[in-house]
Amino acid sequence: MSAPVTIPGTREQCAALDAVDPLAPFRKEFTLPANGVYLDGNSLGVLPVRTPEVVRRTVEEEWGRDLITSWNKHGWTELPYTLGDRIAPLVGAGAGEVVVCDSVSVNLFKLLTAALRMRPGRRTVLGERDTFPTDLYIAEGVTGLFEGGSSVLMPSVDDLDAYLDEGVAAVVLSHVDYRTGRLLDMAEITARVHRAGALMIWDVCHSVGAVPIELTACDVDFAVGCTYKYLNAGPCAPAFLYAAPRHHAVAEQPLTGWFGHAEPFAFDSGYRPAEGIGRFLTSFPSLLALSGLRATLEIWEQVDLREVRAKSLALTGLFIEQAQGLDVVTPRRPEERGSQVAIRHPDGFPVVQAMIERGVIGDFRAPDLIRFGFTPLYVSYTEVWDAAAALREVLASGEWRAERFNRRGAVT
Ligand SMILES: Cc1ncc(COP(=O)(O)O)c(C=O)c1O
Ligand SMILES: Nc1c(O)cccc1C(=O)C[C@H](N)C(=O)O
Repeated sequence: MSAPVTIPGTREQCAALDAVDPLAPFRKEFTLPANGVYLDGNSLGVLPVRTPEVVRRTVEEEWGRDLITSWNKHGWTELPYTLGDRIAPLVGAGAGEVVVCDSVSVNLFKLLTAALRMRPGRRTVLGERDTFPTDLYIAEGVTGLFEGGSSVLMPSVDDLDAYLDEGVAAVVLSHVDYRTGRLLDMAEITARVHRAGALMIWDVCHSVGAVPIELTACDVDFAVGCTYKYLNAGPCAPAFLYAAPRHHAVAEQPLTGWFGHAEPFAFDSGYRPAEGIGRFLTSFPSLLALSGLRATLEIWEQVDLREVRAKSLALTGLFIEQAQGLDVVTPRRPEERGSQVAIRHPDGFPVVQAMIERGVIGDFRAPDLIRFGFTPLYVSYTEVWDAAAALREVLASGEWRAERFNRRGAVT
């Protein structure tokens, strides 16, 4: 059950909530736009103030000065594990259950292949048709490698029971949907998938750092997540993966690179997987990118995720209230939504551009969704109030119809 949430009804009430917000002190930890409000932390998190100095130390003092001795002297060798252990509390996992490496897509490739190998009599991977496409593309790629393999797309997770037959080896779902912001019941769905004899893989990209996650308590088999959204580790920062300890000895991932070997520096000719979570590594992740993650995790160690969740629900609730009359596709029930609000509008793209010109940065997802992400560590109630007012004004004035708002770049 979620804690009761107070939704402010006036700008004054927003200011009063900001004044007593237990997360307000974190705002100074982040580099925020001077004139505007950033509501896109669900796509790319902002720069923590401390990150440039941490990265500078890695570059100048570790790489530049201590050179190759840094592998031991500065614990480089251990970073995929130590950083994984620091992410673990954010996803309800224990030490030695999370490792930082590669991208979400690559990690999903490794885990899905391992899952299919663990269910030899079954050859189907199930996913939602409208989930973040890379997950579906990877499922297609992996199942294509197995004789009789197929990736099956359900119209929606609501159809799960109809699709969960004895051919299903694994189900891949996003904990929070990247478009609608719908939050799924991880415990209930995982249990249902297990009852059907399949393995459950969660993509927590849009929930980690925004919603408390309980991978162990929910009995999840595997999970993948990214660090550059709510965690603020930096553009294209390394991803992480979780594997339940019961699978460590049996899961065989296919990208058997030297860092997944039991003894990488024995330089054996044959592959022997490491015991434990280490077997999911392939190569060593970019050291410079790891230092961005190292920096931001120092902040996360001070954060109470229950406070994050309570404020997130209040911010999204406030925005939904203030967007009355618009086609909000995000669930209104608090227990069913993550930390973003999406609004369907046929001219969503120029509307988002007009908002950006006013200093409110959200984004657009084809074909017709306007998306705003609410990151409780650095977004205030007053900013959300003002952003909703700006949206109403942009729509009422029709200013988005100006020709300049229709020029598209490669990334929207
Ligand atoms: C739900 C989800 N899964 C996967 C990805 C892609 O991850 P990567 O680029 O690390 O492969 C993203 C975002 O980019 C995402 O939102
Ligand atoms: N990872 C991204 C990238 O490398 C380029 C552009 C966008 C992204 C994103 O993360 C998009 C994001 N997953 C989304 O929810 O739309």
